[in-house]
Amino acid sequence: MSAAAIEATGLGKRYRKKGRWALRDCSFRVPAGRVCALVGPNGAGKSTLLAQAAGLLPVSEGSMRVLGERPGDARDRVAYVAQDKPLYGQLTIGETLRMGHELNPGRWDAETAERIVAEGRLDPAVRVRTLSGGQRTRVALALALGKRPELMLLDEPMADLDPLARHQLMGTLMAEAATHDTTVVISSHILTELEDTCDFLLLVDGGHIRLGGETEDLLTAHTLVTGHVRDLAPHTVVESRTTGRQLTALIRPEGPVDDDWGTLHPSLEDLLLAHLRSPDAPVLLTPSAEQSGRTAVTA
Ligand SMILES: Nc1ncnc2c1ncn2[C@@H]1O[C@H](COP(=O)(O)OP(=O)(O)OP(=O)(O)O)[C@@H](O)[C@H]1O
Repeated sequence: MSAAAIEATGLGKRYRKKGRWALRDCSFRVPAGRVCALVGPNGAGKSTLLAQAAGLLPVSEGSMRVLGERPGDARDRVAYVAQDKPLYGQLTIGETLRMGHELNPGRWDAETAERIVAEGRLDPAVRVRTLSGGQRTRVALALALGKRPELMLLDEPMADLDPLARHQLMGTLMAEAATHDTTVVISSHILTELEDTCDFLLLVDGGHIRLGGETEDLLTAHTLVTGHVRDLAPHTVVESRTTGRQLTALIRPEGPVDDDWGTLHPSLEDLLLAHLRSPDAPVLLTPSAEQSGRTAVTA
C-alpha cells in the first residue's frame, strides 16, 4: 500500500465544549500523490477537516497524521489555501512573493510563483488590498505553489474566479501537481470541475465520511438500474425512486444484475447526488481509503 498523505482515525472536532460535533468518527486515508476531491453540502465539515490537516485547528477527538507527522509539525511541507485567502493587504504582490521566498528557504520556486501572477496579467507593484477577490485567489495560489509543497490543501479555491481564469489556474495546478507528484485535497461544490481532475474522492456529510476511495473504484462499485423492478435484493440500495411503475435506483451490486433491468454507469454527479439525498445509505470506503486494520465497508 502506498504511503498516506493524510490518515485519520476516529477524528472528531467540536468548536465548543458540549457544542455540536462538526466532525465525528472520521477514519480514512488519502494516499500520497492523489488529487482528492473533498465534497459535501454546506456545513458538512470540509473546511474543518482541511484546517485540521493544516495544523490550524486542534483535534478534539481521535488522531490525524499528515505526511506521517502531527498536522502542525508538517507545516513546512504543506500549503493551505483557506476560503478567505488571508494575505497582507499592505504588501505589494512582489513583496508577497518575496515573503514566500523568505518563509520557505530552500524550497521556494520563484519561477512558478511569478508565472502564475504574470498569467493573470497582475502588476507585481500593485498592493494586495487593491485586488479583486479572484486576483487575490491567484496570488494565494502563486504563494501556495511557489512553496513546492508535498501536500496542497485547497478550500474552495476557485469559487471567485471567472471561468477562463478557473480553467487556466486549474490546468496550472494539475500540471504542477503531476510534475512534482504533489498530493492535492481540494474542496469544491463544482462537480464538473472535480470530475475532470480528481482521481480520489471523500464525501463528507453531517460531519461523517460517507464515501472514500479512488473515484474510478467508487463509480465501478455502483450501477444505475431502471425498469419494472419489484425487488432489488440482494443488492445494496443507495437510493431508489419510483415514477408510476418505473423504478430508478442506484445500487451497489452484490452479484449479477437481473437481465431485464436497464443498467447504466453512474456519473460522479449521479453518485454524489444519490448519496446526499439518502443520508442513511451505508458508508463505503474502498481499500485505498480505509485505515489499515479496518474493514473495507463500514456501516
Ligand atoms: N468557528 C466556528 N465556531 C463554531 N462552529 C463552527 C465554526 N466553524 C464551523 N463551525 C460549524 O462546524 C460545522 C462544519 O463547518 P465547515 O465550515 O467545516 O463546513 P463546510 O463543509 O466547509 O461548509 P461550506 O461548504 O459551507 O464551506 C458547521 O455546522 C459549522 O456551523
